[in-house]
Amino acid sequence: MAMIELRGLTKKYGELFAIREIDLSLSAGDVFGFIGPNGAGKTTTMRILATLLQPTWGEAYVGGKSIYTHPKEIRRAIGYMPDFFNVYEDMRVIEYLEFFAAAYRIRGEARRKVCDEVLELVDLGYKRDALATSLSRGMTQRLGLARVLLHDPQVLLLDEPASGLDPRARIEIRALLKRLRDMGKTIMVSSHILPELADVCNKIGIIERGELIVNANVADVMRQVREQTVLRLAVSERTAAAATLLRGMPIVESVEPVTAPSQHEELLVTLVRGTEQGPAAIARTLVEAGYALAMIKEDEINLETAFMTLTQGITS
Ligand SMILES: Nc1ncnc2c1ncn2[C@@H]1O[C@H](COP(=O)(O)OP(=O)(O)OP(=O)(O)O)[C@@H](O)[C@H]1O
Repeated sequence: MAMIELRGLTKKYGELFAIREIDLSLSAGDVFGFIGPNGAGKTTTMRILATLLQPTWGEAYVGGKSIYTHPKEIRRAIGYMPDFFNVYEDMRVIEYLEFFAAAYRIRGEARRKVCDEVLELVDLGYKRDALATSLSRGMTQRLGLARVLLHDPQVLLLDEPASGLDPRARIEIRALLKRLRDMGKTIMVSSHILPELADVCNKIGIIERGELIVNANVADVMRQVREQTVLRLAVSERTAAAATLLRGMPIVESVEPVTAPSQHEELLVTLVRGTEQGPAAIARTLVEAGYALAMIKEDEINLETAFMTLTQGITS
């Protein structure tokens, strides 16, 4: 049975499609990375699943239960962490958790026990008596995660848990996601950057302007691209024209512009399978056409490269 199932899920605001005809099926234990730029529709999808927002049309099920007919059961089965939440002033970390545990009707000794357990799980045991408002952003995110774990939900909806965090805090969140994955939870986690989720997820969906344009198993994607040669190159100017030139070569399957960390635009050039002497032919073509080749190398195929080559111009 699917733990999360969406069929034709659509939400309109006036004429704007916040999400459009989304189909998705996640099984128990799946970790689904929901990738898309700001405003793509990630929050809308999660809020519908969390039964906080009604779709315009379409179906959504959690654990086989429909959001239309069983919202209460769904709320018990999920832990939803929104992209922004506040902690109350003058409340200690442990009091904050006890407050929410009480809201879930967890009482007495069981409440104390579960609060301590989730605090340990997110590595915040040592902040038990600190004021919640005194925590760093990374710690606050972990406290938010602790809060949605109190009632031991099987499904977690986590809206950009790593956004605004420094690199170290991002790594901690990733480690925590892995721990939750190993506990067998079904997780939908959003981000606007793919590499952030690449090694945690077994499924990836890319959403743009409300449409799920990629929905794939990470293992399948890696298998498909492993046999391909992908070159990363840079010319000192006229990158767009160079891309057009390369696209016209029979040995070239696709050319994708990417912005490098140095802010220079680079090109990812995927060669037709079985091409020999490919890099040399590419370099020669560019140089003969008068381009100054600043860099050319074989790209190591990581998940980001894999998706870039597979989506070939669908993503903007
Ligand atoms: N209450 C609303 N009224 C009108 N438009 C809305 C409303 N809520 C969301 N939208 C629009 O729906 C689209 C999808 O928004 P959504 O918040 O789901 O995106 P997102 O992918 O979660 O983005 P972010 O990464 O910024 O959180 C956006 O164009 C947004 O402006």
